[in-house]
Amino acid sequence: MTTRGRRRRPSARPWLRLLEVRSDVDETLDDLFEEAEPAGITVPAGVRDLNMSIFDRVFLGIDDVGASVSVPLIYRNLLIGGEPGGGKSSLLNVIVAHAALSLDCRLCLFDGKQVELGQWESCADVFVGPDIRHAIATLQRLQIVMDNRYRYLRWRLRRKIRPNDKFSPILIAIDELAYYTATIGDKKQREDFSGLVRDLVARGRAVGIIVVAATQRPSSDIIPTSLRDLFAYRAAFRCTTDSSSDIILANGWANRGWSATSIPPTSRGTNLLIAEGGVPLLMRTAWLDDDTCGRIATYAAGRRAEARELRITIPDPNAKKRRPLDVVAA
Ligand SMILES: Nc1ncnc2c1ncn2[C@@H]1O[C@H](COP(=O)(O)OP(=O)(O)OP(=O)(O)O)[C@@H](O)[C@H]1O
Repeated sequence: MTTRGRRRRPSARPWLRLLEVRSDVDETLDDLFEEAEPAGITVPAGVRDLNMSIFDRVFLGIDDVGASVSVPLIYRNLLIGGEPGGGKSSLLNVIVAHAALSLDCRLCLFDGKQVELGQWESCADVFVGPDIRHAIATLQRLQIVMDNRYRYLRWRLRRKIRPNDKFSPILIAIDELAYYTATIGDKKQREDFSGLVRDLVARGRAVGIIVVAATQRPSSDIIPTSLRDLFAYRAAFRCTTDSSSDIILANGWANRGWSATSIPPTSRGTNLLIAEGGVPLLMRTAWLDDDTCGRIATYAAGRRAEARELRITIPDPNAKKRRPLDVVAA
């Protein structure tokens, strides 16, 4: 699975080519991942095996020639924007599913609506709903975790986290950034939230803190350029104006023919993704329906509980040498 980062001129109706759907589903997982109904064409989520890792490439969907699109998420952040109903949460869910099945990754979920990511609550260390104080307190704890991890790396003369490290990567998924940065709470709380997110996005990568944030309000007050540019990956779902599209992708892409306004309203799940290649890639995200999400979440939560039990019951011979550096518990 590779991301096609090659330069491609947008054709008149490239999304039509998404009709060629390719499945990357492992046969043994047919009962976990199945094709689902909604907007006509769906792409099943792909899973390589049961022992996934957050250090693996994350399968996101297919591109306009039907080739699978996957990206490494570790050491990166992803910004997702677009009008309501475009499919932002579906992309977020595909990513959270991969992270939930990766026992080497911890989850912190922020969801003002509570139902977009709610099914993953049992897999998460923290689930934050419509509560700005809980949201800020969680981000403050993550900031402490981040600082402790840097102190540890400095102590070990290292620059970044690696697979099977002393501490696990943490995926922070935020569904509707604007809800916390512009809607609930007072001005100070909203500013605190924005400042903390900015810091985690700016400094968290090397210590395995991955921020994936979605917003249906791609405007410069919600996503100032200085914040947008911290996100290495950006996905623009259908937007109503070229400037909204540019706010997500970066200034100038609309003039060069890459505007998310050209995605038809009916083509849900389709987006322009800027990832490794650095140029927009037209793609359709994989789709996980509610039942499938629920079953994956139950399965992942069970595996996580087993792993926790193993960690608790098997005495660690190196336990004394360890420094209790970070804990992110609910
Ligand atoms: N990848 C996809 N394949 C097929 N249909 C999809 C896909 N993604 C989304 N849809 C359809 O679009 C609907 C809305 O998707 P979703 O909730 O992800 O949008 P959203 O952008 O997050 O909306 P909001 O901003 O209101 O939360 C889904 O219920 C589904 O019917």
